[in-house]
Amino acid sequence: MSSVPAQATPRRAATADPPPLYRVDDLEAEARRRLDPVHRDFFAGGAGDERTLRANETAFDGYRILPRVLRGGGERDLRIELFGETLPMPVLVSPTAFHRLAHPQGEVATARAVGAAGTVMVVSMAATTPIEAVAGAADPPARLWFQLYPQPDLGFTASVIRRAEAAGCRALVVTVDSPVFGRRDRDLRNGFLDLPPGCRCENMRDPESGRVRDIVMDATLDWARIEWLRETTRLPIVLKGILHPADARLAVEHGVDAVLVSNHGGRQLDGAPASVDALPAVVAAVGGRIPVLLDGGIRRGTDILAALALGAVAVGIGRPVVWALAARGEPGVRQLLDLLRAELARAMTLAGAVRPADLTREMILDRVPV
Ligand SMILES: Cc1cc2nc3c(=O)[nH]c(=O)nc-3n(C[C@H](O)[C@H](O)[C@H](O)COP(=O)(O)O)c2cc1C
Ligand SMILES: CC(C)CC(=O)C(=O)O
Repeated sequence: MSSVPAQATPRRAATADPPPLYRVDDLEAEARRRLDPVHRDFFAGGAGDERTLRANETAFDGYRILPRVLRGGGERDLRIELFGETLPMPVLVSPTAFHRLAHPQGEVATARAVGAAGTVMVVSMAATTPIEAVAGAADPPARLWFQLYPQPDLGFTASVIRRAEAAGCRALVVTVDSPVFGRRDRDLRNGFLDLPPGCRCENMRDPESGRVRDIVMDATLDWARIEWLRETTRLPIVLKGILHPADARLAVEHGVDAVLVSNHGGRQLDGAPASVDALPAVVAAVGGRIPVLLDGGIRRGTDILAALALGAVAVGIGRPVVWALAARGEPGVRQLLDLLRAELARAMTLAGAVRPADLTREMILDRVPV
């Protein structure tokens, strides 16, 4: 039970602790003040006119939560099961490139915060810290999944997968929405081309030459390659970037273990639907055969609640993690995950749900005029 005023935050004594965090969006404002404007634009930006980028967040305005009352239930239980493991909450860290542009400790800081929260960090293939160092960074260790852009060089792709497996990654997240790099006007205008000296995509280091390869976006990628991946690893495979229900069905047919409904945070095909708008049809197509995840525009506990009620098993967060990292380093990412957990628990309590499984489709009114 919580006693009123449940929201009061004690006045702060002078301390080294980071200032309290009231809302996820505050981190963005704080990060913007600290970041090099070119890097800020890289993190914030999307493709084309950024229609999809904007839609990811505003789409949540079109859904309303129809609460149930008098259901009791006491303490909320946010745990979910995914690939045979219990996660403490249905929130994952989606893969984002170049954490060392946000903070000197980069992916190490992120992994430590995720380890403390007990949830999953999906490490980007474009991480600026080698996967082995990310895996060794956190105590307790973070649950890591590895994000892969399948490379046309199959031998190299297999070697990256072996590294991820050896480092203890527990799933492979294969990004399928990037047959070519999205055209991002902000980066073009800023001439953002190269990482600063000493900052590299360490997971792209060639095991033979020691050279760091460029990431190739491969327009020849097709379902045969997914079959090849299925034969190449025993890790669960998550396809990231599914929006069309027909592709969700094909994913199931190809033995994929989960789909992640995503438009890459609006950075690939501008004009694609907001992730949450694409979710219900994907959930219907999958029909419970594999878990459906979602990322894009999650900024509030109520956004998580809506996505779960619409059928997602868990959600991913991208930019908020980068903002938290840039603004406050590891403590910032911890605060972000704590805040989202608390917001979700409160929203579930107000909506009459004890656990994620209690969130059902009838609790969402959609096509609300905004
Ligand atoms: C700066 C940035 C870098 C990203 N890097 C990757 C990446 O390396 N691989 C990938 O699959 N997705 C990448 N994404 C997409 C995210 O995984 C995720 O789909 C998206 O950020 C979710 O939307 P949100 O930022 O609104 O939470 C990136 C997104 C951003 C903003
Ligand atoms: C630099 C890219 C490889 C990372 C990415 O996927 C992105 O920026 O959206």
